[in-house]
Amino acid sequence: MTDIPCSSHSGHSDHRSYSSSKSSQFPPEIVQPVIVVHGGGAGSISKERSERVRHGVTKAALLGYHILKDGGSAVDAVEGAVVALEDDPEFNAGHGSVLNEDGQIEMDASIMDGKSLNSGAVSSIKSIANPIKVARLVMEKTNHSFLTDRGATCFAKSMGIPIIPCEKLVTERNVKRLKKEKAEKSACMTEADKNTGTVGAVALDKHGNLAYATSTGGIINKMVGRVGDSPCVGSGGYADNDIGAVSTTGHGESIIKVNLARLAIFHLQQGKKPQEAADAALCYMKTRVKGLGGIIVVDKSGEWAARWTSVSMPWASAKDDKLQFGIVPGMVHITDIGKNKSPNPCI
Ligand SMILES: COC(=O)C[C@H](N)C(=O)O
Repeated sequence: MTDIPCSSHSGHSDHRSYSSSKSSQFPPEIVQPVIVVHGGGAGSISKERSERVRHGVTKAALLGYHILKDGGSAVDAVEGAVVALEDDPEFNAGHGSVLNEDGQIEMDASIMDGKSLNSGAVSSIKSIANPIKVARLVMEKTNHSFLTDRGATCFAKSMGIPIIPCEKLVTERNVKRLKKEKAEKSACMTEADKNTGTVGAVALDKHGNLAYATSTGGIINKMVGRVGDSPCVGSGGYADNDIGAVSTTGHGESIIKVNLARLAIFHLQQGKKPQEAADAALCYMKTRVKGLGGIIVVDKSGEWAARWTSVSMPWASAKDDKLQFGIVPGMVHITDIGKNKSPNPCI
């Protein structure tokens, strides 16, 4: 691997207590669960929309956190959080996915279990409300790790996943956005404005297991059949109990070039803290291929970070009964989760 030009940390791990060499076969008895979610690297988000986005990411983080607190696995938690975000039309995944050049929705998703390194992915899938559920089924019920298009849909159907009319996932906002994008021929929309709202989650469960899930409608006005980074393990995410878990967002073609998630994991493995690892990976993508994006990461000790080079990236985390969220640099809101088990943040 080449040197990272912007890296400011030498990467030695001896001073960090969580860098012990315990393998995944000997996870700690009980660890404090952690979940971090993102709602996609994006351009500027209006005040009115930020309220809805805040609600969406905090609700998803709380939902995932309660799964973990109740003894659910990291895979259960990231799937649950991503399903909530796919169901929320504010985000570019599931209901609310952006439209391709033909005005159709084609979605990509992937999930990974850090204990076994098993993963599952789907690409160019249509007529399914929750692609992440199909990705998990690919991981757990097939001998494969990636199904696409018609095969993925047939498999989903065979697993009892409802097939719905494609139009059900299309929102008026996305019809307007495609029209605008086509009319202006990209003149007014920056890359960051076009790539918005992909969703993802990373989690550490009570037994020290890590997982990630990422789901997206891709980029507006994309070619029919275009597959981005989100379903590609190593680009859209990665999870390894011995190191950490990462979910990414941003310009897919750039993310694929640098294998952004695996690059962040590499830095963690070399002893960097989550924030340093995320920054080093994002910095490399920015300087090497001029790509912008965002990363959420949790390491095996439960230390986490949410970092981005796009203008904004809605994120939320839950750990030690504290809920945190932010959208733009410097903005961090912290509240107590308390004893109320309802996944409604009401903050
Ligand atoms: C924020 O937008 C995205 O993350 C888009 C996604 N990475 C893709 O290229 O498909």
